[in-house]
Amino acid sequence: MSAKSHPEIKVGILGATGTVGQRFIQLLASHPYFKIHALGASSRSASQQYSKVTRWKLSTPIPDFVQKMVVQDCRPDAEGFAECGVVFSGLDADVAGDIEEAFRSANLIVYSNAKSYRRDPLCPLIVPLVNPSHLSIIPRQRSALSLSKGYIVTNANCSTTGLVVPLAALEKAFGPLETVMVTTLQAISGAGYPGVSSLDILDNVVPHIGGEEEKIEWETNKILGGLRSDNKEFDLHATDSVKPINVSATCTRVPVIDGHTGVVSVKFSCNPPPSIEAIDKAFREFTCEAQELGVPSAPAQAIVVHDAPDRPQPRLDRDLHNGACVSVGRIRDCPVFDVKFVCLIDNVRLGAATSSIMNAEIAVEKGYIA
Ligand SMILES: NC(=O)C1=CN([C@@H]2O[C@H](COP(=O)(O)OP(=O)(O)OC[C@H]3O[C@@H](n4cnc5c(N)ncnc54)[C@H](OP(=O)(O)O)[C@@H]3O)[C@@H](O)[C@H]2O)C=CC1
Ligand SMILES: N[C@@H](CC(=O)OP(=O)(O)O)C(=O)O
Repeated sequence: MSAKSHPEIKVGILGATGTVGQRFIQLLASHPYFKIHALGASSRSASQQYSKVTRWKLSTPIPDFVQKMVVQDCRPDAEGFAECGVVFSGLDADVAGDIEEAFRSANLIVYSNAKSYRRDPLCPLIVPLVNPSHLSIIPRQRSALSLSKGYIVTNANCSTTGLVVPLAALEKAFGPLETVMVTTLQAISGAGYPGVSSLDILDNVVPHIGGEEEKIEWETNKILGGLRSDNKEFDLHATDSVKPINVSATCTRVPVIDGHTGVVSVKFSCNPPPSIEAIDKAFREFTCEAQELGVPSAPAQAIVVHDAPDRPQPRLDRDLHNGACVSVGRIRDCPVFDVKFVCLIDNVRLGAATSSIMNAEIAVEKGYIA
């Protein structure tokens, strides 16, 4: 069956009024088979019309049919959620853990952006252009929790996502990486709404984002690692023959609205390392399972390599492939490690909502969402 001929699947959105929630609505409003059915947010918004309580920040209007939808409390028994084949979560991380668990316990399927379950040994942490094979732990999660249907899948931190796509291309072509150093320049929208005060960010760079560096350093190895052969445990990029990648991150906030940039240096395990020409080719030729499956949100190109010496740039390149790809440029020799380059991701699309949606599309293809 082609992706477009799937029967309609009703979906819910938790945190529907927020930065990520608005992207979910924009992207799902025209989806070929996911149909927006229920919206949830805090008690501040619940029981009111979506358009009245949302400070909509996207340049396309709120879809007509969403404007008058009534926002629900984020409870699995609130109107509409029980009929949903999948519930997407863009919930504030402070509340996501308990709410998503309540939905899973009610046998609902949750695809989350929040950090709460990324390190859970039963939950896959999936970047759809990299490791959708990790979905195969879902039966183990269900059986461990005695659930017939419900489970939680998470996607990664937005900067981690922009980093691991090019790293996956390098590992696919040249084998395990040894060391990665990344400095990020992260957009304001990454902090949600209203986010960082204008007096803090205008004319400025803030060299600290709480908890961000640890997330990049830890999540990279879960994503680039595998599942052990019994599908019951992640190997966190550590097997008899492969060591975890040493990852060091420095994260900064910059006055950009959307688009996280990463300045990356990599050391390979193989010696001698590949040439810059071979690395450039590996990025350009990288393809992934989401593309092979032909899911609707997969970009035609997972990595766009820029030849101009002053690209990628957030304002010019974040919209490529509808924000579903990673841009890479400035690929060159590194006098300390082996290669350095710059990457760019749309933090609210591939860094958040697009990843959740693409993960769910892949799960539909694999039979984990009916
Ligand atoms: N922004 C980004 O680039 C990325 C964000 N994420 C993650 O996605 C999640 C959402 O982030 P973002 O959209 O930026 O955050 P926002 O602050 O913009 O939105 C938060 C949402 O959570 C809802 N909410 C807050 N408190 C409660 C509560 N007590 N009960 C129910 N709902 C509540 C809000 O509803 P209300 O409007 O009613 O207050 C709102 O819909 C976070 O976990 C974040 O870490 C992940 C990757 C990237
Ligand atoms: N912390 C990220 C966004 C985010 O919410 O990340 P996470 O989902 O890992 O908490 C940023 O500020 O750009």
